[in-house]
Amino acid sequence: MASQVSAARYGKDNIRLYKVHRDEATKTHTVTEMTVCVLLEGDIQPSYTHADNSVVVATDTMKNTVYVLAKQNPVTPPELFGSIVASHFPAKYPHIHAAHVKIVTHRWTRMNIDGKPHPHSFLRDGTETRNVDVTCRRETGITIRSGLQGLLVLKSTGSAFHGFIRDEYTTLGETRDRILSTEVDSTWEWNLFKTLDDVRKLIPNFDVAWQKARDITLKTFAEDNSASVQATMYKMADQILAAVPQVNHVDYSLPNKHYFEINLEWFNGLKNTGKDAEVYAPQSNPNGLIKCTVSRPGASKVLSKL
Ligand SMILES: O=c1[nH]c(=O)c2[nH]c(=O)[nH]c2[nH]1
Repeated sequence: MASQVSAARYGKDNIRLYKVHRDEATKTHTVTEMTVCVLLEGDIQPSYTHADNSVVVATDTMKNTVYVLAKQNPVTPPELFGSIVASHFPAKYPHIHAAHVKIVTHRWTRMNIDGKPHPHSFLRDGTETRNVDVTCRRETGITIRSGLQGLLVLKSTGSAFHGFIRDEYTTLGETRDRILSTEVDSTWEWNLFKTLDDVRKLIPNFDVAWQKARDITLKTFAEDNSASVQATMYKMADQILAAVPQVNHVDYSLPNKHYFEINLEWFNGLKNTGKDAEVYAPQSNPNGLIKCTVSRPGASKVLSKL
C-alpha cells in the first residue's frame, strides 16, 4: 500500500533558555527565562517514507539556532523573539515552508529588599506564564497568538449561578452567593503580519497588550457580579478587544474550581451552610471547564482553536 504522509512537523521541544541584560550605567540586571518549542513543516515527507535524512534539519541544529538568535537579538518581547526564530527557518532552508515557535516565559520578579528594588535578585512569584505561539509561513506571513496561563484567582463572594436547566438529572442547587475560583488561560490573536519588519513596528504594543489583558482579567474578575463563568469571561474578552485594536480574536479557557459547602449538622447541630457557611471543601476534580472565542464584529472567521 502506497500510503502518504498527509501532515508532518517536527522539531525541538522544551528548549530552556535564560538571558541576562546587564545595564552598566545603573549596575542593574534584568533576566528572562523561557521554554521554547520549534516545529518545522515543509518538503520533509521523504524522511518519513524513504528514510531520507537529506531533507532533515536536525532538531539539535534547531536548538543551537535558538541559542545563537537569542545571543544576537533581544528575547523580549516574546512576540518579537518568537517571530525572529520562526522567520529564520523558512528564510534559511528553501524546502522548509513554515515554522511554529511556542515560547513560555517564566516569572522572575525583582526582589524588594529594605523597600528597594534589588539590582540582581529575583523571585518566582507564582506559576503564571506569559506565552506566545508564532507561525511563520513563507507564503502568507507571521501569525502571533499571545497569552497568559496559570493565573490562579479566587473570590469569596460576588458570584452566583441560577436559572440553569432543571430536569431529572439535576441535583445542583441554585446559588446567589458562591465562591468562584479559576486558573486563567487567555489568548489574543494579532492581525496577520506580512513581514518581520511589520512585527518590529508593533514592539511596544505587545507588552502593553499583555498588561491590559492581565489588568482587565483581574479587575473584571474582582468587580463583576458574576452570573456565571460564561458571562464573566465574555466581559473580559470584550474589553480586551476594545483595548487592543490590532487584535480581532480573544480566547478564554477557564476551569471552574469548585468549593463545596460542608454540612456539619451531624455535630451537635453545628450550622455551616448557606449564610452560616465558613468551612468549605476545595475540590480537585471534577471541575467545570468553560471556553470561548470572542471576535470583533466583522472580523474574518477563525477555525475554532478551542
Ligand atoms: O458558572 C458556571 N457555569 C456553568 O455552566 C456551570 N455548571 C455548573 O454546574 N456550575 C456552573 N457554573
